[in-house]
Amino acid sequence: MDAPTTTSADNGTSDDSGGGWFKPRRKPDAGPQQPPGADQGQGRIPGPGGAARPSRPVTAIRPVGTGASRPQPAQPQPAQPQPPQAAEPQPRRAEPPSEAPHAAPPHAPQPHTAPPHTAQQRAPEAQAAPAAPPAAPAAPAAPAAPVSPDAALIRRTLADIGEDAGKVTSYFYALLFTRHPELRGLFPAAMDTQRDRLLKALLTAAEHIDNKPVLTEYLRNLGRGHRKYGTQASHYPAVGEALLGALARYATSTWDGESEAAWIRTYTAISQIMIDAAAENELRAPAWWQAEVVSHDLRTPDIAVITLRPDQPYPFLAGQYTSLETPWWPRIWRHYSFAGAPRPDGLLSFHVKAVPAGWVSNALVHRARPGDTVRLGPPAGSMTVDHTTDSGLLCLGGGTGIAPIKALVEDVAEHGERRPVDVFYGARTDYDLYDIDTMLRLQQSHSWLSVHPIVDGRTQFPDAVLEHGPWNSHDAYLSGPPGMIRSGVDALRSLGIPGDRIRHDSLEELVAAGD
Ligand SMILES: NC(=O)C1=CN([C@@H]2O[C@H](COP(=O)(O)OP(=O)(O)OC[C@H]3O[C@@H](n4cnc5c(N)ncnc54)[C@H](O)[C@@H]3O)[C@@H](O)[C@H]2O)C=CC1
Repeated sequence: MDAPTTTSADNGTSDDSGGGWFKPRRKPDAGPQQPPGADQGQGRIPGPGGAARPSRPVTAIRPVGTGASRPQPAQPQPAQPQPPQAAEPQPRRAEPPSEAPHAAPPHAPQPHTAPPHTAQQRAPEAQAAPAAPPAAPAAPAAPAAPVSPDAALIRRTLADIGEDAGKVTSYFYALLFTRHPELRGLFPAAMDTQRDRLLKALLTAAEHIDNKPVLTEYLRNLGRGHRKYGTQASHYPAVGEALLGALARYATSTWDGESEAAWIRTYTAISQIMIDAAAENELRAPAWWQAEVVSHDLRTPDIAVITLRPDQPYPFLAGQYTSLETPWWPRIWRHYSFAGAPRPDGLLSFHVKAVPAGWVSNALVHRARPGDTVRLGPPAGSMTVDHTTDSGLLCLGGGTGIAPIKALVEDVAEHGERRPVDVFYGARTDYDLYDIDTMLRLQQSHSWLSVHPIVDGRTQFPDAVLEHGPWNSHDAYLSGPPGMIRSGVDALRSLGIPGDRIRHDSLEELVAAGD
């Protein structure tokens, strides 16, 4: 989820009976038409018997949204200015899993379906990144794994909500903003695209609560990434209240005390991981970086290579990406990959393509000029080079997806390694190979590098890789449109390259980036 959420922890006052911050209501909510308003139940801090053992003080929360006599909640008001209606289709690729009003985390997964991350090809999160890049959730739990009682109850609730997911989302935000109007400012002015990201991420995390290793890393990344929105630990109880209120109102067939207790325990555990990760990260990295545009190179009418100078050191790894907010669309963040390995002068480059109705991308391509200032979130992503092996690298970059591939090449060059690197650079026309000169210069400088420009035509990218090879001893990296990644993965798997040697950014991110 990319929207600001909240936080939690035990203040030491709780008893053993509860499961989290919430004290279960006496009975389930009534009908879905009841508006939120007055509190129900008393907020409590989790006791020693709770699922989570919060390590920091937390504000007590109270489940809301279940009282039949409450006034109708005010719907979140889209603030001004109103951005274009269409969502941003193609920022960097991802963000998130993304990029529409990006209040949802880059990796906002789809609830009720797949686990937080479908791209099983991701490598473990890079350990060396000082700023703790948000990792994409990796492989899901084994299908045959036993389901815990809480997970079973969570899934029962989700199944009960079923088709009402949209209503749950609306009601969740109505509750949140009605009861906590001070949180509205943390979200983008226009909530149309963004509004379900926070809830989706929460529901998906809850659904996969049994998959602890993957979920923990996912949530830690979310917690760190939420710092740039201004999320505080004290916000989490408010989100928890709204979550329970919305679930109780729409899971009418199954909601009971057991369900509520399970959700309280689960949300407590989820939020505690996020809070702790944010607190740890706060000790060593800023919540965001200011960065000045120092050059703006319009390579085609809609593609710009933009170079930024961050106001303080920005540690990252080649192959990672960041989130970026412009001054023209506050609180709307988009993901872009670093288009080069870290450089001694600390400058950061990005390739941005302006897409129709893309708020951030159009601002960056057509409005940004040297001297303008943007904000950057922390680095994220694990599509990084494994320098512990000398395997060859097979890299597929489609369109502006060539940006992180160029970074990977520079990374290999800087390590002085002589491992073979093959880059397939796909584009729709010759004209769209906007960075081919750079790639060919790199090829001239490095004998181990082969660059294969592939223009759509006789051979379709990424199938062109099948005409070369063999690749079965290579590590593969893919970057580009989601459809290209999917077909590229299929092609590489058909060649016998195992999934754990195929790396790409989360498809959820890529899809969200196209919102
Ligand atoms: N700017 C950045 O830093 C990054 C951008 N991206 C993503 O890369 C994409 C780049 O978009 P464009 O430059 O407009 O690329 P594009 O749409 O022009 O496509 C680039 C290449 O991929 C192929 N391709 C596109 N869709 C395909 C599909 N469904 N199946 C097989 N091949 C397909 C095309 O034929 C072409 O050869 C965006 O989705 C962007 O979000 C990814 C990583 C970094």
